[in-house]
Amino acid sequence: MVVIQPFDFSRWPIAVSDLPADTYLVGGAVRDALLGRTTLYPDLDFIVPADAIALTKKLADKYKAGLVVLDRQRQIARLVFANTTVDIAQRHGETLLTDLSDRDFRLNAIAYDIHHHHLVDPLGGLLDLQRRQIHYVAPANLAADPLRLLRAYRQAAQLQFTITPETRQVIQTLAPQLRRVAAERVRVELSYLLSAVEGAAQVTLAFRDGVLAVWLPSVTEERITHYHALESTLANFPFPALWPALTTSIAATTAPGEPQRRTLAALAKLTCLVNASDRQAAEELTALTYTTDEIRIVQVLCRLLSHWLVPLEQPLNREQAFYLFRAAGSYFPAFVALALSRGVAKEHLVPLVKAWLDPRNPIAHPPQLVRGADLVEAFQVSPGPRVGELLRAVEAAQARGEISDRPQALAYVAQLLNSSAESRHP
Ligand SMILES: Nc1ccn([C@@H]2O[C@H](COP(=O)(O)OP(=O)(O)OP(=O)(O)O)[C@@H](O)[C@H]2O)c(=O)n1
Repeated sequence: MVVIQPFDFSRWPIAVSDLPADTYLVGGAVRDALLGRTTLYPDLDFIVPADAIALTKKLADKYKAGLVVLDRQRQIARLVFANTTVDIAQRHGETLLTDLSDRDFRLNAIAYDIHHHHLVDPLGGLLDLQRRQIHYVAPANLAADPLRLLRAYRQAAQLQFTITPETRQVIQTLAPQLRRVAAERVRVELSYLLSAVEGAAQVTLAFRDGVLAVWLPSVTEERITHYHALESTLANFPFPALWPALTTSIAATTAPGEPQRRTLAALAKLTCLVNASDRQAAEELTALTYTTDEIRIVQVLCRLLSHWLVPLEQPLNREQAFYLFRAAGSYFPAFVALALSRGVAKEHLVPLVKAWLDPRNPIAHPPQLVRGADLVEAFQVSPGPRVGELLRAVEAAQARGEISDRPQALAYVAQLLNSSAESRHP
């Protein structure tokens, strides 16, 4: 038994006195507290001796929290607060050992007695924390829930730990079993892995150990090299003004209801791992249950990479820049990161970045000069493909810098219509 300084309860959404004797905090919250990794609002997992669901209901009423019964039979329920969740599970056996022995890794199988401030560590989790290593509780536990294979690399990336050779060996044998795991669970772990700031080394090992192949069949050593390059570009990103767009959560629009982790930077990293063809990338991401918006963003990035890396070997001319901005839209910062990581010269990107940062720049943020309905009304063109052709011609003239406002655009269309009438009736 290891007696330690009491954990800091000040940010817990429930009072310790609300929990019965023999309640233990377990899992990531214990691990992170012991590592001194402070999270503003940690998710908490408690094990109580009895009546977990009744207790959770009582606490939900008291704290006006949401209540989700996760497993009625095994008595596990969740309190949902604005910033955090609290899971309360009933102990399986006479002692804590049964619960701890069912867990994934030894460092996650340490329990903290919240009333007496001591640790229960029957599996050697503390030693693993000291050695900064991830080691299975038992090989069978990895087979029982193969998502744990991916969790090993995700946690190693987040904690900057290593996975022990014995554990990697078991993972390599079990890797094909990841097929059995629900795609949503895989996607959540993968998103966490891709959001790690220095995760490339673990992404590489996950690939080499066969853990990525099941769900991301297009990953190759070359794509892993791209991933490394992107990670180091992001770590030394030369355009700080673009940084917020890359790192601000886009979950609100792309994955409503799912917390954090969804950033443009993480989607750029994902772009390195999926198939370079936007159609095949979409198939892979659909299987992983990414949202339509996220898939669209990755597809845009795939297309930008395949169309623009070669032209960017030279500085772009005005017309090229116009079409690059049109194709990139608000994902331009992610393209800049990807382009730099693929060796595009910074000098070729600087003028583009400056233009993009100026909301009044007519090349990066061109106004729409006329709409289809304007043409139908002004020139009595009937709605149909001809209107689309005229709009594209207007846009091309705008791209070349020949026109820049509505009167000029209308005059340009009039001229086009006249010359085509003349060519029909010379
Ligand atoms: N597939 C899983 C998921 C979770 N756990 C156990 O449940 C705990 C809580 O799980 P979770 O909250 O998903 O992960 P954390 O370890 O808390 O890590 P993080 O906060 O980084 O997600 C883990 O520590 C681990 O003991 C497990 O054994 N197998």
